[in-house]
Amino acid sequence: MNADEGVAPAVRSILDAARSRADPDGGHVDVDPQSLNAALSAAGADGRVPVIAEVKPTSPTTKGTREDDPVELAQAMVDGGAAALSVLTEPDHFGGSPEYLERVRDAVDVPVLRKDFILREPQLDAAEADVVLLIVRFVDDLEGLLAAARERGFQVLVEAHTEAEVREAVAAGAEFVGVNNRDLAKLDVDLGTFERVADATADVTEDITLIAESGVSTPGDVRRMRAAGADALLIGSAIMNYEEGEDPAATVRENTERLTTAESRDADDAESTGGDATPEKNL
Ligand SMILES: O=C(O)c1ccccc1NCC(=O)[C@H](O)[C@H](O)COP(=O)(O)O
Repeated sequence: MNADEGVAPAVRSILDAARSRADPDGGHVDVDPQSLNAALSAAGADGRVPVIAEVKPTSPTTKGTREDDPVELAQAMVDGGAAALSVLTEPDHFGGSPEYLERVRDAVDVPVLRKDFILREPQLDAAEADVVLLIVRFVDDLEGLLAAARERGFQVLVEAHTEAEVREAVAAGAEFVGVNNRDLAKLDVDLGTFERVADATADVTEDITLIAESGVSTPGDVRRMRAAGADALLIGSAIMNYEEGEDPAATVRENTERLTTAESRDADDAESTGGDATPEKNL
């Protein structure tokens, strides 16, 4: 499918920007990554929900831009129990930068995911990270780009939106697959997407680390995604959610804590929108 077909104008604009952005000219990066699976397992063993917390200054669905120091926010996320971090490096629609990511990675002791819209091999070299994201819908040669990323030392989170894309990711050799609850046509989030796609692809994801992405904002949502088979969750907006006048780092730490402890809370939590039964994890 043509990557631009049927996507929201904001997504088309993100893709146009990625196509026209100059490639980095510093040669191939050579990464010595921290294991994402080990970090997610350690969180689980410690009684925390394995959460990848996202430093997300803005987005097409967010009002305004957070100007706060990404390193302080990232440290607050780790203090709140995040197993790993995700840092947006897309500059034009998400307010990110490769420099932010490298500063964050130097400052924390958990794996850091580079969240961007990587379309071609040279774009892998914009920053060192423990994990990079590849989005099935937007990549022409998934197998080739996966291999190029691994040659540089990266672990790769392959993002899917549909059952067919999860199957494509697994066939290409993905070890980490994210199912994004955000629909690319309308940019709405629907947690039912992860539930449906995880259920329909259970035959091929047994050995995969399956990550629920987007739209998780309450402890009930966390339990719902875990009950549907999520080994880990990628959460941005709900963690970056603070008001003017609040201490950003303190609020980010509290938000992270609330979500990473969701499974140890009373299952009758009024916010719960689903059950609290967590199936066996494959981590
Ligand atoms: O977040 C957006 O507005 C967005 C719009 C268009 C394409 C992608 C977008 N988000 C990327 C992501 O996948 C999320 O940042 C990530 O999963 C966290 O989601 P959330 O917890 O809902 O902030």
